[in-house]
Formats: sequence, C-alpha cells, structure tokens
Amino acid sequence: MKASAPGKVILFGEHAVVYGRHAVVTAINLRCYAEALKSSTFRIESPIATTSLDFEKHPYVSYAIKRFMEVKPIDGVKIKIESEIPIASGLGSSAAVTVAVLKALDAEFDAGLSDEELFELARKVELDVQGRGSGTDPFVSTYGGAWLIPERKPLDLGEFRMLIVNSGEESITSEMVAKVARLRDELGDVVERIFDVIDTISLKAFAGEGEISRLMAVNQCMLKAIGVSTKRIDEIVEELEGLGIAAKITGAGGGGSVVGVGSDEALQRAAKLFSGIIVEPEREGARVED
Ligand SMILES: Nc1ncnc2c1ncn2[C@@H]1O[C@H](COP(=O)(O)OP(=O)(O)O)[C@@H](O)[C@H]1O
Ligand SMILES: C[C@@](O)(CCOP(=O)(O)O)CC(=O)O
Ligand SMILES: [Mg+2]
Repeated sequence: MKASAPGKVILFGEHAVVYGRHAVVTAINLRCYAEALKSSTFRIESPIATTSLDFEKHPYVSYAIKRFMEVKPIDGVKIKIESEIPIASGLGSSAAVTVAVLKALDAEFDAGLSDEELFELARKVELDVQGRGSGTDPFVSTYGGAWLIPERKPLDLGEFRMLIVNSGEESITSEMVAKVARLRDELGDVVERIFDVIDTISLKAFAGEGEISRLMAVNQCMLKAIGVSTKRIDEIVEELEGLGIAAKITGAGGGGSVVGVGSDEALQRAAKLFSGIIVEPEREGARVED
C-alpha cells in the first residue's frame, strides 16, 4: 500500500518550541510518498540508498519500522520512498518520511492506527533519532493544516504563499538541536530569555498582532543569537529584505532553508533570482494514496 505525508514550514518558534515555547507551523504542498509491500525480508529503497533495516543510512525509516513492530510484529516489508521534499532543508523531510512510512505500514498490515497513534509513533521515532524534539514536525505531517503549538490551536492561512530559498548548506536537525542544548547548558538563563522572546513573537503572530515582517526579523535575530544562522543564510535574509520580503530561517538552521513572505509579485521575482520555490499551506496530513 502507498501513503504520503506533507512537509512543513515553521513560520515562528523553531528551537524554542523544543523547550515548551510556542511555535506557528503549517504543513505545505510538498509531500513524501512511501509504499509498503509485505515481504519475507526487510528492504528500504529511497533516493539516499537501498538497504535492509539500517539505522545509519535510513535512521528515521528503520526506527519507524521498529516502532511499528511494537504495535504489530511483521516478518518483513519492502519500503519504496519517493519525495518532493528537499532533504535536510528545514522543511520537515524527516517527519514526512517517518509519517508516510508509518501510514503505509498501517495500511499494508491493517494495524488500524488512529491519527493520534500514528503521531505518537512518529514522535517516538523523532526522539529515537534526534534525542530531543518538540514533536512539531511529526504532528503537522500527521494532521496537516496550520497551528499554534503546543495547544494545537488551528490557524486558517488561506492561500498564504511562502517563498523557500535553499541556502545550499545541509541542515542536520539532530546536530543543530544538540548545538542549542549545549549553548543552553553553557548560558542557561540567557538562552531561556531568548526563547521567551521567540515565544512572545509566536503568540503575537498567531493573534495577528504586530507587523509580520518585524516579527520575522526579530525571530531571525534570536535564531542568530543561539548560533543556528550561517553567513550564507544572513546574506539571503538581507538580500530578500532588500526586495521587500520578510525572511527568516525555517527549521533547524545551520543551513537549510530561508522562508520569505511578501507580495506575490515580490515573491515571484525573488524565486527567479534565488532559484527558490513558492509553497502554499496544505490542509491534508497523512493519507493513503489510491
Ligand atoms: N526521501 C527520503 N528518503 C529516505 N530518508 C529520508 C528522506 N527524506 C528525509 N529522510 C531522512 O531524514 C533525514 C533529514 O532529516 P533532518 O536532518 O531532520 O532534516 P529536515 O530538515 O529535512 O527534516 C535524512 O538524513 C534521512 O535520514
Ligand atoms: C529545530 C526544531 O524546532 C524544528 C526542526 O525542523 P527540521 O527538522 O529542520 O525541518 C526541532 C523540533 O521542533 O523538534
Ligand atoms: Mg527534521
């Protein structure tokens, strides 16, 4: 059986959300597709590699199968993955592949998982691989839509278009989350206060208070302060702002993507200049594909 799950854009609150602060997040119209077929052995085919269960080359997929087997033991499965979501780019490719694989396993082996049970398994997989995580990505890949996290308050973004510019540098979430944890251990209250500022920004943005471009600019400054921006990301942000586009890191940073918000005309022009893509909110989460 084949299933899919969407990627996501964190508009506000990444990293702070790992420590219980608010984030504003939306699923986007880029999806990861996974096919699961009963088999007597384990095989995983993806754009990355073809392996058996392999916790090095396919950590999220292998842990997803392992976690699924706690619910329903199986003798083997062949998993085939295709994805529209750039890998290690801050768009939640890890959660999307995890949720898509779990949804495909659920359908192929008729495990009868509810959305909440699917999310819980995906959240465990995120922790298995990353050690730390807010569960934001697994939640929004499972349920789709746009939300204020952690209360799961829905947000109607309508056709809110977002520009995604890839920095060309890989963003390895587990490494960036660990880097921020080290800084927090070192600076303690300083980092907590930065998280409080990001928390307030997310709440203001959700309430429609304050100019979104200012909120994004301050959020980006806070992400730079906790060490997850790069020279290239700073350049992209500055150049986009010069084109009248509000811009910030989306996701773990340390590379990956910058999200831009502005007029359709400005976004189209910038997409051409930066070879970026324009994405839209996605209402649908994990689903079985016909
Ligand atoms: N299409 C895919 N096929 C197999 N694994 C994938 C795929 N997309 C993402 N992954 C897994 O997710 C990891 C990237 O996750 P992460 O570092 O969290 O970046 P992102 O910001 O994309 O979530 C990859 O190293 C790989 O293990
Ligand atoms: C940095 C963080 O806030 C988001 C990570 O997003 P991504 O894996 O870079 O798409 C981590 C988390 O919320 O668990
Ligand atoms: Mg990730």
